Amino acid sequence: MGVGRRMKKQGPPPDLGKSSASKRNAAEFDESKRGKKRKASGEIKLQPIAGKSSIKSTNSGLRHSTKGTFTNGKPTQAQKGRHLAKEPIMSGALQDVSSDDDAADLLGGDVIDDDDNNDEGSPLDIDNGLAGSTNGDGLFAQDEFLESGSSVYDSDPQQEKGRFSEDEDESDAEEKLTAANIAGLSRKLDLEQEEDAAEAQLELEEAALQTNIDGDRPKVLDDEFEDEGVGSRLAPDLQVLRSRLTDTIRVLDDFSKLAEVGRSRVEYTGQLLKDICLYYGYSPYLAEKLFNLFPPREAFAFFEANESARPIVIRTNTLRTHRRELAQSLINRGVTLEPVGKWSKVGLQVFESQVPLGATPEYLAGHYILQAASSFLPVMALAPQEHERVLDMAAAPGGKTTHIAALMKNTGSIFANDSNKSRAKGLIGNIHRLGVKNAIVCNYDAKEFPRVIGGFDRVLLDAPCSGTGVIAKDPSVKTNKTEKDFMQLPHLQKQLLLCAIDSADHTSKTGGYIVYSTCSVTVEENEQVVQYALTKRPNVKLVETGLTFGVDGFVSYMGKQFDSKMKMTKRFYPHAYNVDGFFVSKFRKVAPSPEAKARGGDPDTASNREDVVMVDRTPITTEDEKEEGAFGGFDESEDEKYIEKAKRNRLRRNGINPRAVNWKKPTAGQARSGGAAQPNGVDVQAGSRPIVRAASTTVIQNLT
Ligand SMILES: C[S@@+](CC[C@H](N)C(=O)[O-])C[C@H]1O[C@@H](n2cnc3c(N)ncnc32)[C@H](O)[C@@H]1O
Repeated sequence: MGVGRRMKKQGPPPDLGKSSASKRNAAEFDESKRGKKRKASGEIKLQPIAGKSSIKSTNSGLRHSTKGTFTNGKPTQAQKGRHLAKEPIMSGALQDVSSDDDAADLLGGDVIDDDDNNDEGSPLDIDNGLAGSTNGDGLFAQDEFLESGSSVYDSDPQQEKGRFSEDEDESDAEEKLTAANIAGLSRKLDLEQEEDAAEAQLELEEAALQTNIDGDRPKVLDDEFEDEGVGSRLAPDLQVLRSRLTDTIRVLDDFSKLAEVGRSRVEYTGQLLKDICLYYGYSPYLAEKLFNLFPPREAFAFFEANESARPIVIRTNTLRTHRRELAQSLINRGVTLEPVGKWSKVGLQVFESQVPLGATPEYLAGHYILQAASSFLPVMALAPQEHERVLDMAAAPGGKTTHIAALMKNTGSIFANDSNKSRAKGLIGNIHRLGVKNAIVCNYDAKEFPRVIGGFDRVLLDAPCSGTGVIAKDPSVKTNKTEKDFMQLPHLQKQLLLCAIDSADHTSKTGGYIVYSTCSVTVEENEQVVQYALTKRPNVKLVETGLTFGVDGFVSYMGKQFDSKMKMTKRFYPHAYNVDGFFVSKFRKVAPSPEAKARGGDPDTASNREDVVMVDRTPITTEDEKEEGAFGGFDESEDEKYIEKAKRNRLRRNGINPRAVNWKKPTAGQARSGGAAQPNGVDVQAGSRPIVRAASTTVIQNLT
């Protein structure tokens, strides 16, 4: 299972009719070229000599894995046909099958994951930017990687073009598949074949296990069964348990026909939930919460998908290189990879690697970042434009910040904030490694925005969450999330989302957008948070995310009705797209935020948001306008307020929120001479922590 999911494409499932047709065409096309390719590529022939399939039990459930070994020899006709019918992948290596457990090796000991995580300081988010040894400017000469002479791409330029899109160099499309590529291709396809065989075998065994079927109606609620495992201290028989799981789902799928007489749906569902807890190792609370998101069969697929790792993906850093060049360099180092899917121009899915991906020269030079494919989505939805001002409210370790910077081509500015100081240091590491020059790193509780600074063209809130979308990565979520978490986290998320909205500039000529995302699939952390924001901030509306795949957000859920536009929000599931579970929503701010009702008795804001002050939306006047306003003589007391206003305007023009400034009380002399309060030195205060305003492009607050 692990190998299979790692091999599977990420993104929208292909249209079956179309894809099989196109595969056939590709096969026919390739068949005519095959002899030629062989000659050109040095005639490496590969054949699996043994295909092993095994079914093993683990604490968390059954998994099956496939393994294949290869030797030189002629492929059989059947193998040929199969190989040719599949898309090629790129490889520079022939090595043993990677399994889920190989991920750490692949990443190079330090498991690097710039992805989202729930808990601060979680060991899962430790892409702390090995600011390792680059060659001076951090870039390696491309020649260094191109000279090997092992060209790597399919000789079919059309196919190549389709797979490497706009950001690619056209001339490279001429390159041929190498012997190494054929080897990688062969291995991939054999693995898939073996996986299919193992799956078929598993199904057969499951069918054979269904001995408890009485006629057409499985006896899943047998008393004997009920006592087994759940109540008893004996280790459950996982095969029997799995068999009962599938039987119960069958019954729930076709209840009137398959349910035992006198048994209710509730009884079957209760049994199924118990079995899910036992088989996959979830707490009853979380199992039920996740189960309720789907019809029973789909829930089963979701729980199954959480048992296998998602593919390893790297994002090309287009500030430093192009995807094609990066692919070529890595292939030359023995990495087998292919583009992540048509939906991304920068992602590469890695199948296997002879080198640790977190320590290659290309990694250290910032040519790529290890990043889950689903983490691309919020940034794609945000769609930052060049020269804009962007706020990334919860930014560490910086996977999305650096992606934003790349899309903005290092222009404009990004305020990359995270409340966790040590994670913010990792963020700085990544910013440096990837050559980001337009980011300002800060270390505030994001609830302090927009008091710290506001008026952004776009705001990303990739919120801290429970991580129910990344259980495959962090199985501890199965048991360590409690009801309390699902009250506290949404509460925080709601507060942060209001602050995100208040930090956006509705008058922005290019933007005024806010993206809210989580790596969780629960409704409490997603649709309910969005609904709350829509209610509290009538000055925003939901807009399309622009993402080409994803399941629509819930418009109603367990008796709750949400805004009809909620379907514009998008959900991503591991079982549907082979990506981490994710939620992405996009708002457009259409009017100024209402005055803060901080002390107005709102139960969700009264105690916690009284420190949030709305952005001062007083129009920023020009110098000329100020001059005009100066006509008509001076009245000391009246002028003071204009002078103060002018000073506030000046601060705002410099990107500083005047409300966050510590004003010195004017001395009596200053007051008499029309002088007003002055900002307290160069520091801008937010709470008690200063922002250091440095001359360099990256400004670091309080992080040493
Ligand atoms: C999902 S992770 C962000 C991942 C990041 N966007 C990326 O792509 O690399 C959530 C982050 O929120 C931060 N966080 C939690 N509470 C916060 C708060 N009140 N203010 C700001 N950041 C917070 C955590 O430290 C964590 O780094």
